[in-house]
Amino acid sequence: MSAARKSVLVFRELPDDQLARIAALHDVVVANPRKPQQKAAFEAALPAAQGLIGSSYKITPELLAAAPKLEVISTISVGVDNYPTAELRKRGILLTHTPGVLTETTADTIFALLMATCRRIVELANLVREGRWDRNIGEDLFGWDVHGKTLGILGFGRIGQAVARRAALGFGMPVLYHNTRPVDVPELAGRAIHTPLSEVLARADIVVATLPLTEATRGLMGPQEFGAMKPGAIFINGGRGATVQEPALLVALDSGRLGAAGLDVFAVEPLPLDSPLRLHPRVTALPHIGSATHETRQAMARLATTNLLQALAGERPEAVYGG
Ligand SMILES: NC(=O)C1=CN([C@@H]2O[C@H](COP(=O)(O)OP(=O)(O)OC[C@H]3O[C@@H](n4cnc5c(N)ncnc54)[C@H](OP(=O)(O)O)[C@@H]3O)[C@@H](O)[C@H]2O)C=CC1
Ligand SMILES: O=CC(=O)O
Repeated sequence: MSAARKSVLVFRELPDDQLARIAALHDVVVANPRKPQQKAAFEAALPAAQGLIGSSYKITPELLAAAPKLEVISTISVGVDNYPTAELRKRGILLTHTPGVLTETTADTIFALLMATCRRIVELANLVREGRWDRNIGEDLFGWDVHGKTLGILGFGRIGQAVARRAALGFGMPVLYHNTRPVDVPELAGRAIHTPLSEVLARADIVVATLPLTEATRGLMGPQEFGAMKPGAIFINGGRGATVQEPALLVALDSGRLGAAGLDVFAVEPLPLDSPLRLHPRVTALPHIGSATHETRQAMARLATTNLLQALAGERPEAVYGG
């Protein structure tokens, strides 16, 4: 006997092959609430929904109250800051996510951003593109070396460690990391040292944040922390925007305390047009593209779909958040 079909609400576009896997077993509504013309369909589908799959939308306790049959939310992301985890636990709703499959790609992006920021790649490529390359560039447009510099990493999980491997093994960079606990990474033995935050900030030439957004990390980088960084240091954020107090980052840039910043994530996304970070001459800003390659987004969609189908079948999903 085939299992009963359930109701699935897809709240962000899924590749066709993954949508087909779900539709073969369950009844599917696709409605992206971030698109104003689809919001009503999203809300109308909530009361029947037993599974939700998507990303980049804040799921609130009020929204959960409108979805009393919900069994699982499968987010197509590793970060879970858009979800009320305590309320989900209270309601017995599983939350699954996509760790691992995006780690190396996100580390590639973060390292590319680090290189681009230190070597002023975007600014200087624009100089050529705009026909302003009319002489050999001088000291005013020189960048900063990357190889051999001391790298500080805030949040030494999957992505932080992948950044550290690139830095320590590829660029000869000593790594100091701030994390809840020391982590044993055999290939980085002696090259990545668990270090108190204040010391990481005081000693690192380049600081990379790969932190999740939690109550403990919200606003972690504020005036004191930026003020404690080495004069001229570089700050890169590839974790979540709200772990940084953006006004404090701007003060640090404008006062010359920081040399430059490279940011893939922002407190508000998409970055508002009037954000001073958008046009700041010493900020390299990306539109949250850590995992945005064809291969990795496909792998994330596949894992998120597998997680959803396993949960709806009463099986233990491959990647349960917190489990
Ligand atoms: N820019 C982008 O496109 C992307 C951004 N991300 C972001 O990167 C984050 C990290 O992903 P990933 O590496 O896979 O996650 P992990 O859970 O593997 O790593 C997070 C690390 O941060 C540590 N940590 C948590 N809270 C604190 C704290 N208060 N102080 C110090 N360390 C802390 C964790 O320690 P412990 O394990 O002990 O809690 C863990 O080691 C995601 O949560 C997401 O927000 C992810 C993918 C792409
Ligand atoms: O920001 C991306 C994620 O997967 O989390």
